[in-house]
Amino acid sequence: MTAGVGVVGAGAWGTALAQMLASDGREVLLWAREAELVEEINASRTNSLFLPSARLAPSVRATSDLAEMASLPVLLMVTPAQFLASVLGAMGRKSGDVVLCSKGIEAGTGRLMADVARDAAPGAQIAVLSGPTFAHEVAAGLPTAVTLACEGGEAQWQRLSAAIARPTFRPYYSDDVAGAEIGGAVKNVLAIACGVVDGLGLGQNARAALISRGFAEMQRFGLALGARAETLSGLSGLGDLVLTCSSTSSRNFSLGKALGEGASAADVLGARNSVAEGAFTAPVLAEIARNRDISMPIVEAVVTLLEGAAPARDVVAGLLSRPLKAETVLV
Ligand SMILES: NC(=O)c1ccc[n+]([C@@H]2O[C@H](COP(=O)([O-])OP(=O)(O)OC[C@H]3O[C@@H](n4cnc5c(N)ncnc54)[C@H](O)[C@@H]3O)[C@@H](O)[C@H]2O)c1
Ligand SMILES: O=P(O)(O)OC[C@H](O)CO
Repeated sequence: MTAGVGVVGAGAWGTALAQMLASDGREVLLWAREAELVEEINASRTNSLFLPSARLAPSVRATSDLAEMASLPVLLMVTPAQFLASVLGAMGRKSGDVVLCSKGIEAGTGRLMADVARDAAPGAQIAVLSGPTFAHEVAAGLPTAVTLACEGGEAQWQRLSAAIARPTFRPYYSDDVAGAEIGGAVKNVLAIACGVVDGLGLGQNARAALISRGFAEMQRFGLALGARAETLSGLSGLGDLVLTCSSTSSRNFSLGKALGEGASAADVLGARNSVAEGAFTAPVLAEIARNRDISMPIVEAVVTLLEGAAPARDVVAGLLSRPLKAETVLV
């Protein structure tokens, strides 16, 4: 079999993307870290570890051999953000397209995924695929639209849109790589905050207020780091923020809900095999914002809750007692 597109990471999102790409019979190679998962996918067409609802097309083939992925012309990187550097570095990718599908900021370094990829695969051309995309819906073939931000501009877009678009999976072109990344990373943290509001039973008004004021934080942070406003208000920013802040299908939202109900982050995360990226992004995002003097009180509140430093009700009371101010994004 000769696949043109490879998907690296067989969690829920990598599996859903592989299924979507294979839905018209095109061959897709899917790298899984877990040997037993490679066997299961190839034998049973299922992924019981990370996406049990999906049944995979025959043209998806799984492999545990990273070297087999390295030479494919288009690679979708779908590891959790904290493992992008190690997996891409181990692959030894020298050229071709690398499409980043993880949403997060690297703890310890503060690097966005594109910076990680440029260091781990110099010579590759980077793109970011991000937007409102619950994996189980994409795997089921439900209509979905994403931002596909290409650092190689329109020439790369022509290549990648031909490889990635399908009748129910619709990418929109952008060349704002940083903007597409920042929306996806920040919304995960804000989704935790919205889950807390749900867990505390604070109502729909409070949730809408958090989405709006959280979006102001996303814009403040994004604009300071060079993102464009139109990207932040598009699919990869506001679109994904609304999705993730509205449903317990989101792992970040459901983590927040559990925190609001009194659970500890360590207990909730320890009982899962899936990733809630916001828990890793929140501290590093808050640190970058502090260092750059960018006000992000909701993000700071999430960090406090994840640390277990104060009860959820006290953290919310702290947010509500901040001085009254103008409804502006920039301060
Ligand atoms: N699930 C979704 O709906 C969805 C949608 C869009 C984007 N994303 C993003 O995709 C990325 C992957 O999330 P997911 O939902 O596919 O994962 P998941 O939570 O379903 O699965 C966890 C993944 O982590 C991998 N993993 C664990 N330890 C690892 C290690 N040491 N090195 C490398 N990989 C390791 C596992 O192999 C597995 O692929 C995240 O950044 C997430 O934000 C997810
Ligand atoms: O389940 P979450 O919170 O990781 O969100 C999944 C996707 O990022 C939604 O677009």
